[in-house]
Amino acid sequence: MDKQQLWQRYQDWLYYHEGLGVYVDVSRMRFDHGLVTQLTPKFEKAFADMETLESGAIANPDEGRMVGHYWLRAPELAPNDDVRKEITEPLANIGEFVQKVHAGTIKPPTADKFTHVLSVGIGGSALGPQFVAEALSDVDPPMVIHFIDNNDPAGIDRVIEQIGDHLKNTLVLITSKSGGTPETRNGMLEVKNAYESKGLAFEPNAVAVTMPGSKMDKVAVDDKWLARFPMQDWVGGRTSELSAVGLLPAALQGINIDEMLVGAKEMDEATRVKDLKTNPAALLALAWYHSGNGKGEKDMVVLPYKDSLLLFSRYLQQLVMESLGKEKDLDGNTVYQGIAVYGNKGSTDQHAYVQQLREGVPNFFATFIEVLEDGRDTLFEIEPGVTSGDFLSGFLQGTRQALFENNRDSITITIPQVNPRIVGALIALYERTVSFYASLVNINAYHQPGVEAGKKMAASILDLQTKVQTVIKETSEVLDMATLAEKAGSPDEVESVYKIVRHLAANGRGVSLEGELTDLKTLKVSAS
Ligand SMILES: O=P(O)(O)OC[C@H]1O[C@](O)(CO)[C@@H](O)[C@@H]1O
Repeated sequence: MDKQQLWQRYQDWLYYHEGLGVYVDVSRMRFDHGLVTQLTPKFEKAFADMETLESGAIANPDEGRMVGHYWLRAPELAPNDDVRKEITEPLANIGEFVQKVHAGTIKPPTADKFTHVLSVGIGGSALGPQFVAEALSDVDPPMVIHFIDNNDPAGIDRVIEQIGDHLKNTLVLITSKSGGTPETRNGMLEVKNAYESKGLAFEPNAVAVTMPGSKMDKVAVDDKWLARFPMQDWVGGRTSELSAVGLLPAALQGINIDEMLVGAKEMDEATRVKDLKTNPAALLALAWYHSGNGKGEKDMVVLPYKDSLLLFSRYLQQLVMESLGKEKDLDGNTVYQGIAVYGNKGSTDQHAYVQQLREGVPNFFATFIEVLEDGRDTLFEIEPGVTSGDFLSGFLQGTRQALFENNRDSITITIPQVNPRIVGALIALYERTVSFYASLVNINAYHQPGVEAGKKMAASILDLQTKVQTVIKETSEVLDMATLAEKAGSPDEVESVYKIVRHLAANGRGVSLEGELTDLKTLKVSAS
């Protein structure tokens, strides 16, 4: 295609949302009309599936759940009054709670005001809040947010140290939809311990965001935490940013959550249009399908040319990969579906891996996120007539063209600025694209059976650790690894036992390991 043909294709396929000022350009994805014709019946089904889902069907059959994240920004569409109340009540409560926290009416026991937020959660209970904080929080927000999203002791200590003397005026949000995720429970206990070791009470500073009746909820009730906000059963973790999970921390940071909801609602309306060419999420789903032959054969590289959107790719990584990465389709066939997602930001990544994108293995398509307004009030010209923003814009255009010339496809999403309404719209756009794509390839996007396997195995390793520790404590003998595994009741798990012992020994946990570290059969374990 020559430049004129490309310009024509650009005009033919460009989607523009007038209200939001958002453009979606799929013209540099090399699909043809044959594919559009082939997919038309699948899109008709996807549009129908969407309608069924939004009307309250059990769209997540394995878990027997409705899928209702679209109702969060349009409660009037909820299937009944009970569900509607599950949205409107917490929303009103968040508004009231945040207003009182900011005013100091709700305050910690030993300080005048809450000035910091510490959010403890993982996966969908962390990635959305982290993305939104990075994208939308002011330099000087009413409350400064910190995150603990892992069980790394050094990482936890670092966050606690960063908070320092502010711990007493820190509002701790413990966020877990299920209320049973070990990392979050452990994070909560770590934070509680940090409070207690400074002579502070944890409970008056603690807020639970979880499903009513969950383990976490019960702890919050029994221990009289400061507040509890419900998470709805019919909202999945990775689509929970516009529930209390994301709205509460955002509002505490002074981010306009009403605008986030408005933007998402506007985008939802646009993605309900039952016409491929005028539905931005359908266009993206078409582009994804084309790129990977409907089998995820190509990875999605997300390149926002705006620092504040740095965490968008990480947020999308869970949304896309946990939703689409499935072994079985809805009919039980083995399909190994998924689309791998990675990226950071442009132009920074041009000096990291874009070399491979341009010339290396062609196993990806790029998604550029372009922000039209530079976001600066004053004009500074780096060179006569040229600003940093012009350079950034040029770098984006240049990379898009350089990739295309070498047969590397890309999508470009252009937004006017990074503000709450647009961030809400971006979230909604990708949520719907995932829904459409899942429908095109006939998978359940709303469960995550694969994650359970790892969780179960981790639990059995910790169980084995307890047995190993007991054996070591109770024996006066020096044991080799095989004997230790046998005595712990798991003769086949010598490798796991070795790794447990190595970790305990490295941390001075009452275990001594002697012998040749390069010859594992010489290793001897004893109590120390
Ligand atoms: O909010 P929860 O229940 O703690 O779950 C956290 C995350 O863990 C997962 O269930 C995967 O293990 C995600 O889907 C979820 O976002």
